[in-house]
Amino acid sequence: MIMTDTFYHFRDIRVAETPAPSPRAELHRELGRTLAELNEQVLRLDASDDQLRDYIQQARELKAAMAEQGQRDYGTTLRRLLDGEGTGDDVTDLVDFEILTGKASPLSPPLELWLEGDKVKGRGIFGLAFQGPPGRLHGGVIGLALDILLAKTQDFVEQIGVTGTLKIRYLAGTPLHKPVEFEARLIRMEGRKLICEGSVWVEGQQTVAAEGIWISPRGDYRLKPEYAELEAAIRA
Ligand SMILES: CCCCCCCCCCCCCCCC(=O)SCCNC(=O)CCNC(=O)[C@H](O)C(C)(C)COP(=O)(O)OP(=O)(O)OC[C@H]1O[C@@H](n2cnc3c(N)ncnc32)[C@H](O)[C@@H]1OP(=O)(O)O
Repeated sequence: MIMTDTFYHFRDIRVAETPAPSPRAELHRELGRTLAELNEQVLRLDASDDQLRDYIQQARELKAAMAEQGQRDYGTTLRRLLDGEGTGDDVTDLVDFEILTGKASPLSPPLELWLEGDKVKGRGIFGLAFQGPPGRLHGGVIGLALDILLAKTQDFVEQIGVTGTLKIRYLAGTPLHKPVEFEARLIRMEGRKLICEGSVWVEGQQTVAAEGIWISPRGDYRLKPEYAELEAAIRA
């Protein structure tokens, strides 16, 4: 993370290099985690009709109580970060609610991400909520995870773009409830196109291979100066 004394810029947010969470952010994470556990519990819950009615009532009361509190504004946080005027809490606020990886999102396993050498790496244990075939992770969820991983290879480069093409080859089933390892790396850059590849592993066996093309809407991709040594790895 590159920062000034006080401020953060959106382009300088790297995976796993975010500021320490505030006590309030920790509470949001705990709430998200608890709701994720609740979600797992709801799936195929074996309860009587009366118990289910009682749970519905309790859930409605919780939702109504939260609705009274209002929502924090995502747009303002993002604007401050895009202007290079974001606080540490703004950074946490942005990444903690991201899809699948956000530690405060009830929809995250969570998928943990980090940079290692020329790779973006990830690990997550996926529960029943993410099931496709019985006992296996849904292929679309794997696609989402790979989209996230491959997109994060943009941490190594100038420019940020959108997914243009994502090709996925499913080699074997990916089980639920076991650690799933993800990897992504840059292959090459061609002007506004960034070509990258990814893979998914469980207990040393590769279950998925992916290739992606990201397109920068503005300028050409190039390595950030601090990652210049990746040039050799990209060309290899
Ligand atoms: C941006 C700043 C944000 C700041 C604020 C941040 C807010 C926080 C952001 C979080 C971000 C999370 C992102 C999550 C990942 C998504 O989920 S992204 C959503 C899914 N993807 C999309 O919606 C993309 C939809 N498609 C498009 O918008 C446009 O088609 C594209 C991809 C921008 C390309 O349009 P274009 O710029 O007009 O491209 P064009 O000039 O036709 O082609 C340029 C080159 O790219 C190639 N190309 C074009 N399309 C494709 C394609 N689909 N596949 C392969 N190659 C292609 C062309 O062949 C051409 O190649 P060359 O001829 O130069 O060799």
